[in-house]
Parts: sequence; structure tokens; C-alpha cells
Amino acid sequence: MTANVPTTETFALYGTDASAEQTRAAFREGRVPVAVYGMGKIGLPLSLVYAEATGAVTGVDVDPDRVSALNGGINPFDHEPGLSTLLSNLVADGRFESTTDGEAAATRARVHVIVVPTLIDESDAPDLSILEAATETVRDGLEPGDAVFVESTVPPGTCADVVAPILASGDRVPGEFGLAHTPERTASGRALRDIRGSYPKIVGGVDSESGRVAEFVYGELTDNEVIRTSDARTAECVKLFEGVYRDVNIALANELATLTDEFGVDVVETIEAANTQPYCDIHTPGAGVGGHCIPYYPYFLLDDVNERAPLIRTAREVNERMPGFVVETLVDELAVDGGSVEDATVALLGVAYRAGIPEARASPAIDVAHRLDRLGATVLVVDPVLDDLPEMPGESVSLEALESRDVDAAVLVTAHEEFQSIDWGAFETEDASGGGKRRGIPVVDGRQALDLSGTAHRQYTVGRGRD
Ligand SMILES: NC(=O)c1ccc[n+]([C@@H]2O[C@H](COP(=O)([O-])OP(=O)(O)OC[C@H]3O[C@@H](n4cnc5c(N)ncnc54)[C@H](O)[C@@H]3O)[C@@H](O)[C@H]2O)c1
Ligand SMILES: CC(=O)N[C@@H]1[C@@H](OP(=O)(O)OP(=O)(O)OC[C@H]2O[C@@H](n3ccc(=O)[nH]c3=O)[C@H](O)[C@@H]2O)O[C@H](CO)[C@@H](O)[C@@H]1O
Repeated sequence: MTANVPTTETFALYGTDASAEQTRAAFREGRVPVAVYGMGKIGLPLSLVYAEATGAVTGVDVDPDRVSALNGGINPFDHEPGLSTLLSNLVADGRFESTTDGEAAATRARVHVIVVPTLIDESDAPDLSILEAATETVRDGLEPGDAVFVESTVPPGTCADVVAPILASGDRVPGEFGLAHTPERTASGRALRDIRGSYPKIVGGVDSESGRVAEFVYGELTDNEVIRTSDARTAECVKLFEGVYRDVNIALANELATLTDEFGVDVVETIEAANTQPYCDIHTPGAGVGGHCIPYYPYFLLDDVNERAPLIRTAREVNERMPGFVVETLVDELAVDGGSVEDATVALLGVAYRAGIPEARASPAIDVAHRLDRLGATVLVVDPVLDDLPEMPGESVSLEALESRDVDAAVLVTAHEEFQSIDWGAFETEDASGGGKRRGIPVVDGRQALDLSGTAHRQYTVGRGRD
């Protein structure tokens, strides 16, 4: 089944001599079929924004369960506002369909959008294997005049040196098809809003015509402006520079936070005051940096220049050290009352990499759990937002069940809203001295999220110190 594509000839964008009006009419009438490869957190909302504009979009994925859910109008990402309604409407109207048959979709499509995972391997080197596989699928259906857009975040030079040679290893030769990098500036939890135009859209082609085609297409999708860079490599670096800017600035906040006691100040209060003038934008210290973006992007840049990029590399090391800082602080706090971590039952609050987002990739909570486990602690893992925990030490406990457990300490890594309803009195005990005095537990707050004043607990907050 082809999503609503009229039987008339489809329209080639790359190298066309049609007028802008003719091109826009063809795009909006569905005569430029689009295939999007990767029906994930970014690929699905992106596909639906394309389908709103063109009415002829096929979402390709290798996961048959994902494909059948989408064709049934079932949205796998219920944390994304507006996505469920948009998906069911576009499927019902025949403007979007999904398939595992990537080659058939590639044969029909005139625009190919690749937004599959780009990861790092165990030695922190970029892993582009999934991108290469998706590119081979596109190659097998590529026609003269087609345009290929790489939305996945990639190391510099990937479009020209990795994607283009694969595309050209089929029947097509360079210059017959367009290729551009069109990076995603989308945060999970606000995907549709971001894709529709929270920020200018960056596009960069491997040649001028590719850049022109990308600029046209995204000009049809975004409510914001389209910034066309000199080439694809520049667009690749724009995305990575944004990411390392964030990693470096989070690292500065984290390094300052580890010196809270030495400075003798509330570092978070100090940062907030420092940021009141426009030349300072120190970020927020925390228990670490997770997700599929910020922890990875520095390694995409460092891959070839590691020895000559000490700031980027050191920032990564500072951020990767924060789970250790949090655990060392917990050990110290337990020792204040003569407690020891190897005998302790520790509640680990929050595994998702960011509050409210059901995603645990590269979450610092996983490192915190391993460190506590290696020290002999019993770890109770609580995350009301994640349906399934990633592989990690510890016993999964519901928020409700936690309050009936004997807990000797707690560490908050992710500030889910649900943690505000915890009855902290449940973890107080009768003080041995009697007289109705209550005994509390040490709590390390990795996200400045808790207020335990009025309880007997002893709170250490990353960036603020001991209460
Ligand atoms: N998630 C974000 O916040 C975000 C933001 C900006 C950029 N990005 C980038 O977008 C890209 C995708 O990230 P994501 O979070 O959507 O990933 P995801 O893991 O949510 O989804 C990826 C999807 O691709 C599918 N897939 C795997 N191999 C495939 C193939 N050969 N052909 C077709 N589909 C295939 C998977 O089954 C999965 O459904 C990455 O490069 C990421 O860096 C992500
Ligand atoms: C388009 C795109 O790629 N968008 C990305 C996406 O990034 P993301 O979804 O990965 O989320 P981030 O907010 O970057 O958080 C990552 C980790 O860093 C921790 N953190 C964060 C800020 C801070 O001051 N201190 C911290 O410790 C946090 O807890 C979490 O673990 O949206 C961001 C805008 O929201 C963008 O900037 C970023 O490019």
C-alpha cells in the first residue's frame, strides 16, 4: 500500500528545473513521497510533521512490533504531547504508514530521511553501523533526482565520507542525487514543538544543489527559519558544537559543586547570582549527565583529535566522575553516625536520564547502582516513570512499597515529580536515647529537588552541601 500517492508521476527535487511554485505544489500534493528510516523518539514525530505537509510518508523500521503498532495508530511515546492524536489522524487519513520493507519504501520515495541511532562503542568510538545499514537500504531504492537527508547526529565528515560512498556503490553516481545533513534539535518530551520550529533548522548539503533542496523541504516544515551552512560537514559540526558546549558547561557547574565545602558557599545560589549578567551561563550541577545526546557527542568530535582537545575530554571526565562523587558523599554521610555502606540498604531514586522522560540510556543512576553494589550495599531502585529498568544492580521497588522497607540511606539521581509525594517520616525511627526523639537517615540529593527540613533526616545536596 502506498500512502496516498496519486497515480501521476512522482516528482524529483534534486536537479529539477521546475519553478518554486510547481515544486511546492508537487511537495504539498504528495507527489514527492517521503521515507523516514527509524521510527524512534525522533523519527516518528519527524515523520508526522512531514506527513502533515505532504500526505505521502512511509515510516521504515526494522522492528515489526513498532511498525504494526504505528499502523494501528498506537503511539509508543506517550510522554510526547500531541503525538498520539496526530498519529491516529494521519494513519486514518492515509497520509502516514509504516513498514519493515525498507527497500520497497526506498524505491517509492523521492526524499529519504535517515534518523536511526548513532552510538558509541565500549571504547567510546563512534558506532555508525546502524546508520550504514539504513544507508544501504536507501541505496537499493535510490533514483536520479532523489534527496537523502541524514538527521542522525554524526561525527564530522560522515555524510561525505561514509554515507555518500555507500549511496554511490549502487546504480547511482554522485551528482545524480542530493545528500544533506539536517540535524535534529529536538528534546524528548517536546518533540513536535521542537521539530515544528522551536529553533532555526540547520541544513548543509554535500553540494550546492543538495543544500538548496534541503533548504526548500525544511522551509515547508518549520515555522522558524532555515539556516543553510556552507556544506554538510559544517552542519555536522554545528550539532556537535552545541552538544559539547552543553557538556563543558555542565562540567564547570559540576566541578564547582564538588568544591562546595571548600568554598564554604551554596554553589547553586552562587551560580544563580552569577548568571544574572548576560556573559555568564553556568549550568546546573547534578548527579551526572545521561541520555543519547550529550554524553555521546563529545566522542563524535574527539574521535580524531583526542590528544588536542583536553577541555572537551576533561569535561567528559568531570561529568563521568559525578556518580562517584555522589556515592562517596553517601559513604561519608553514613559514617557520620557510625554507619557503613556495606551494611546499608540504600534507596536509589530515579533511573531515567532526565526527569519525566522514560529513557535510561547512559543514565548516571546505573553507575551509582554499580558503585553501591561493589561496596556491598543493598540497593532498592525506584523509578515511577520507567516501565522497565535497564540492566543494573538492585531490587526494583515501587514508590508505594518503598515506604514499608527498612532504608538506611537514600540517593536521588533523577528528580521525577512523583518523588515530591514521598512520606519521609516513614524512614525515621525511634532514637535509641528514647524520649520520643526521632532518628533520620542520610539523604544525598543529586538534583536540588528535596526539602527535608522538618524531618530528622540529614540531607546533602549536590551544589548546596549539608543542610
Ligand atoms: N532522542 C533525542 O532527544 C535526540 C535529539 C536529537 C538527535 N537525536 C538523534 O536522532 C537519532 C535517533 O535517535 P532516537 O532517540 O530517535 O533513537 P531511538 O532509539 O528512539 O529510535 C531508533 C529507531 O530506529 C530503528 N532502527 C534501527 N535500525 C534501523 C534500520 N536499519 N532501519 C530503520 N530503522 C532502524 C529502531 O528499531 C528504533 O525504532 C540519533 O542519531 C540521535 O543522536 C536524538
Ligand atoms: C536537539 C538535542 O539534541 N537536544 C538535546 C536535548 O538534550 P537531552 O534530552 O539529552 O537533555 P539535557 O537537558 O541536555 O540533559 C542531558 C543530561 O544532562 C543533565 N544536565 C542537564 C543540564 C544541566 O544544566 N545539568 C545537568 O546535569 C541532565 O540531568 C541529563 O542527565 O535537549 C537539550 C535541551 O533540553 C539540548 O540542549 C540537547 O542538545
